[in-house]
Amino acid sequence: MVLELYLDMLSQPCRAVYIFAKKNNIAFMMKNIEMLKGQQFSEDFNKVNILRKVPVLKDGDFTLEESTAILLYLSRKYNTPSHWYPPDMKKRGRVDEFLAWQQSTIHVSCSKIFWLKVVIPMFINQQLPPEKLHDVTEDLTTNLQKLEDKFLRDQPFLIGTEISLADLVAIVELMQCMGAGWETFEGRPKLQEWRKRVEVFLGKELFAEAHARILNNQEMRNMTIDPSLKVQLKPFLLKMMK
Ligand SMILES: N[C@@H](CCC(=O)N[C@@H](CS)C(=O)NCC(=O)O)C(=O)O
Repeated sequence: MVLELYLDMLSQPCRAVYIFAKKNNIAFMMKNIEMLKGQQFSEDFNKVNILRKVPVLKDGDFTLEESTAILLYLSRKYNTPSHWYPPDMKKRGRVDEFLAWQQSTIHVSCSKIFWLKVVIPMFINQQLPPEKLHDVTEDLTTNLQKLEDKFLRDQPFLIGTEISLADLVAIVELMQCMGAGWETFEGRPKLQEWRKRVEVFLGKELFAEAHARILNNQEMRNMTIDPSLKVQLKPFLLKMMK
């Protein structure tokens, strides 16, 4: 039975899973879940994942959520090249450290900036308090600095000389901020060089394909949002704006 991946390419964890599967020639059936159409709330998707989040992997009767768990599952099941998740205990420890760290730092900052600058204006016709955006961009700047100082340092990749899951998970996050019009790499030459190395390794074509929707989001911004979805999400979005 072919592996199924439930993904929305607007989501950074989904892109990490997509790129990893493609780069490693893992055969899968793509199940598109369009969050902006509210498809994560559908009855069908609820049967797959009661958490109503993407990405989700379905391997026969086994269902797995959380992108980092999915990436690790795929790396083990398909015995992907060891640089992704090195067997050396200390290097592996570093990858684990990064995967844990990013969830509460860059993932949060990059998601917030995208929601505030792109998604919320599509749903709510209300001015964003400038101090809110200021706080989020301040956190983002702090987290980018930590990413450089603690993980990248003067190395080619986040945990050393070879690319790992840490780099993949990081790059899709930073591209999310670019999708929100935030010049993530400006004034950060080290990070800029790292981005080029990661992009070249992953393959420029695959990288561009995976990021096409997030970077060329004019079509998305012009989308008509279902009025009932607007009503459903309004309380959550107003809370995010506070
Ligand atoms: N920690 C999870 C994050 C999953 C997540 O928050 N997914 C978002 C997209 S990035 C989602 O499905 N949102 C739909 C919603 O909240 O309604 C992972 O790494 O997979």
